[in-house]
Amino acid sequence: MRLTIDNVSKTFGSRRALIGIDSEMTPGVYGILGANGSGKTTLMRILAGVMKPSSGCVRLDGQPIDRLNERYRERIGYLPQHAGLYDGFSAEKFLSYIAALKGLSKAETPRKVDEALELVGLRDYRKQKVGSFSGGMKRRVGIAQALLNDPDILIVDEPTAGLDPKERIRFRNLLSRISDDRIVLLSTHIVSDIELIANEIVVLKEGRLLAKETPLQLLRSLERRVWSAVVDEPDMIRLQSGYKVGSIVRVENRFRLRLIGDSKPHEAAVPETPSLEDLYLSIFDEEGDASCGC
Ligand SMILES: Nc1ncnc2c1ncn2[C@@H]1O[C@H](COP(=O)(O)OP(=O)(O)OP(=O)(O)O)[C@@H](O)[C@H]1O
Repeated sequence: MRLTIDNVSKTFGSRRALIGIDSEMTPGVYGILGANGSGKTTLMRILAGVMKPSSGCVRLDGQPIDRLNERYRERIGYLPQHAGLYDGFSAEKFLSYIAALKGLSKAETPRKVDEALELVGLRDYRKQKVGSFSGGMKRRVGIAQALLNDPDILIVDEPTAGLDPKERIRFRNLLSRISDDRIVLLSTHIVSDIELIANEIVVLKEGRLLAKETPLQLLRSLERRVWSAVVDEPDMIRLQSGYKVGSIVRVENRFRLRLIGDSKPHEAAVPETPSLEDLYLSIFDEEGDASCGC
């Protein structure tokens, strides 16, 4: 199975949300990483077939998805950013309702609902009302509905927004577990959501695709460029204006800085092993949200 994005652009009036995106995906987990407004949702919606590109084409195994139409949609599971759930329904009833909307037969629905609940670890809670669930459990119900038709391609848009760290880890593991033989696309602006599970990371910035590489390959671009240094206040201020500074920790009356620079930024600086947080900082520092959700 091969999903091909061929020179896809999308404009809203004069705003260019996506600019000439080219990419190819085979089964695995793909993390779509970008700051707010970088085009993640637009790309996800185009790949889910609910929005058309202004130009360019998406193909599944060589066939344009708008020509495949219903045959494509049958192979997609999509969890939008703001998925609506029916709080008054039990998990089981809600999923049965979605199964009917997706056209699953009455005969197969109970088994499919049961399998989906089992996969997301909610079988024991199937009779409970969705409204009583935690944020993480609700997100898992969202994944369960996207999995009902056993999709080959699963698209989840910012699924961890608003979840606490424990729920985020659980959710991450769930996505990793269900990725066998599927293309799983997960958008986020939180590096830790994807660094452990993504086979490849697709970096979007201002509508352009900056990179599509394995986490290791991405980190290689930062080798010998990440430093830490314990400095006094005047040096801290100087370094902050000349370098991309990730973290500042007070150490008695001095400061430990983690920063990015092509050459040694300070006589006290020592090299550090790069992390994807550093990569995010190096790409998106102007948005100032490199550490969001940590
Ligand atoms: N329906 C729309 N009409 C007009 N502009 C839009 C529309 N949808 C998206 N945009 C614009 O396109 C750009 C990309 O938006 P998009 O929602 O795809 O980004 P994003 O990376 O998903 O951001 P976020 O993380 O905030 O959801 C933004 O500048 C946004 O304002």
